[in-house]
Amino acid sequence: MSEEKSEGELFYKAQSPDESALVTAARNFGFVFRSRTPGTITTTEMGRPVTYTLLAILDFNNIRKRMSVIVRNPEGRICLYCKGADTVLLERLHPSNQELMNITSDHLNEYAADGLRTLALAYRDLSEDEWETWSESHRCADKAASCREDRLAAAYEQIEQDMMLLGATAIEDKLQEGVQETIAVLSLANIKIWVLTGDKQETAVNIGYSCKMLTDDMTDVFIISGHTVQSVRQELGRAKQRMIDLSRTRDGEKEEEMAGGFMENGFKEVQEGDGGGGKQLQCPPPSAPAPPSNLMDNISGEFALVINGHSLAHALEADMETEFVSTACACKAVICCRVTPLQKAQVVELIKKHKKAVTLAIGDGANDVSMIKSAHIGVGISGQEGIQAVLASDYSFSQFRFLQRLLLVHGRWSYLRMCRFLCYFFYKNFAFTMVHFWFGFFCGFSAQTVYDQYFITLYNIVYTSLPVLAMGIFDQDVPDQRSLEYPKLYEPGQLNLLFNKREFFICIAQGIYTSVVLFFVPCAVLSNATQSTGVPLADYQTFAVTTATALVIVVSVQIALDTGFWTVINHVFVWGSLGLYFTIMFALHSQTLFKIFPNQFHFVSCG
Ligand SMILES: Nc1ncnc2c1ncn2[C@@H]1O[C@H](COP(=O)(O)OP(=O)(O)OP(=O)(O)O)[C@@H](O)[C@H]1O
Ligand SMILES: [Mg+2]
Repeated sequence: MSEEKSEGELFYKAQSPDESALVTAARNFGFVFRSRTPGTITTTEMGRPVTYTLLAILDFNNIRKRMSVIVRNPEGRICLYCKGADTVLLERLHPSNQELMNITSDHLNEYAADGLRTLALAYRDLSEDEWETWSESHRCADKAASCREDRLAAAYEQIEQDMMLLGATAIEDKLQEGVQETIAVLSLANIKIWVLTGDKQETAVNIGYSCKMLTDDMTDVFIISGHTVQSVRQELGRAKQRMIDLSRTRDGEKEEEMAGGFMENGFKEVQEGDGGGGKQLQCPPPSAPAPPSNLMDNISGEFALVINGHSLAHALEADMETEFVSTACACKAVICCRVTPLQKAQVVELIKKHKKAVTLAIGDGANDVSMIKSAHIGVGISGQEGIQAVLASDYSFSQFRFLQRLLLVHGRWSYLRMCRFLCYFFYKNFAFTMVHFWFGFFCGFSAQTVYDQYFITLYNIVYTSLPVLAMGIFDQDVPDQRSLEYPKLYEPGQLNLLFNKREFFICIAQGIYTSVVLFFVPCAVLSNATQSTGVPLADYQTFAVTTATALVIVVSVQIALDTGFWTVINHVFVWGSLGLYFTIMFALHSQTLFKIFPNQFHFVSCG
């Protein structure tokens, strides 16, 4: 879409950033896209206005990886123009393009190695008859009541053949600010990062290097690009074996250093490396059985795995997925390139199935929606690629680097708050309830309660609810700056240290212990207390009020001790709840209230 605010000032709004970059570049070369109606496209070509009749648009999707447009130019010639991923477009060229195709492929690889996003462009001249026939079959497919998508895809496939190569484009897809730093910090927090992209392998690897997921210091980078089940299995097996061998070498070298030169390990040196002068290790023959997966737990060294979409399709099959997960998880970095949106979601599902991990998917485009929905936590980046990702996400922001704060600060605090909230919640309710249980031994397990009815009603909703709520909302153990500086602080959450079975039983034990003290100490003291006349000093109500008051004071002091970060609201809630308890008790037990509402109080004598 173009918008001309004033003469010579055109603003393009495109479906994808690539398209707007291409249209803007064409404008700079004198081919200006001016306006569009449902049936026409108007351009100015080197100052000469030209209007094309738009005949059909063959939509883009992530499976086709290309899109085309069929237009009739002012001279009446019908032409199909197609742009898309090189892998799909080069397969559909006329055989006469072979030479140009080889040159273009070299250029494409060069561009991709520089980290540029590439597209190949082609055209096909259509005769009036060809167009008429195809347009009829397209109309039928479009109107089909069943399998419409498949029929349309077949129709598109039919016409996007024997095209003539026009050339290739390369567009710089700049990384956002702070991506490198964010990835480095998240890795230090022991968060495993996988890149799932639709880009071609070279571009993806280059981006991997520029965001420091891949580095030159890595022990090895494995590339899995087989086209058959067998070759993918072999490549994975080889990668796995090499990881084990190299780890043994490293461990052996370490032991050798420590043991003063003695070395015993299971690999065989076969020759001196030619490139860097390093030692090459003998790889097992391709058909060697894969090593047992428990060996993979002790991998030392930094490895990376790059897998292509077509190989991933085989790796995700039921009989290979375990091997793929174990190999990939032993690597420090995993890059899946040329993957479809469905594969992105499948990879997330695979990790959810095989690892006890919490998954987070972050993306900016419509092709990331399925993985954002599959992951436990979905994050959408709002940017140039539309709002589908944002709409599908749980959290959204405009910059990748904010992920650092989301996880290391807000995620961490949120986990801490939830755990403390839960622990305290169990504690205070056990302290409250178990007193009833102990009282049962003295009232013959009758229905009599220890506390008075008002106290039972108000304990959870008035006396003890607000302080724990304030802790659950505001608590912090370390300030945000420290969480960002020391990513290791994120680990307790991953290891489930703050709330687990052990912590749960500790809270409950503490609650039971509190209830024992709260019940038996007043019970022992008051049951022996008598006046000098020999009349017992305490009655049932004295005991009830003493225990209840002690309980409210103890749980309030406990939350004061548990609170790590005091705000004004915490103070108001903790001390206010305590104050409210005494105010209500005073009001309930004072003579004034009896005088105001004489008929509202009924007493049962327990004497
Ligand atoms: N509008 C388009 N027209 C034609 N081809 C396209 C278009 N958008 C993408 N492509 C081609 O299809 C491929 C796959 O696109 P897809 O949107 O799945 O992934 P991506 O944009 O390359 O990467 P990412 O997953 O990081 O967003 C692209 O690499 C590109 O070659
Ligand atoms: Mg995209």
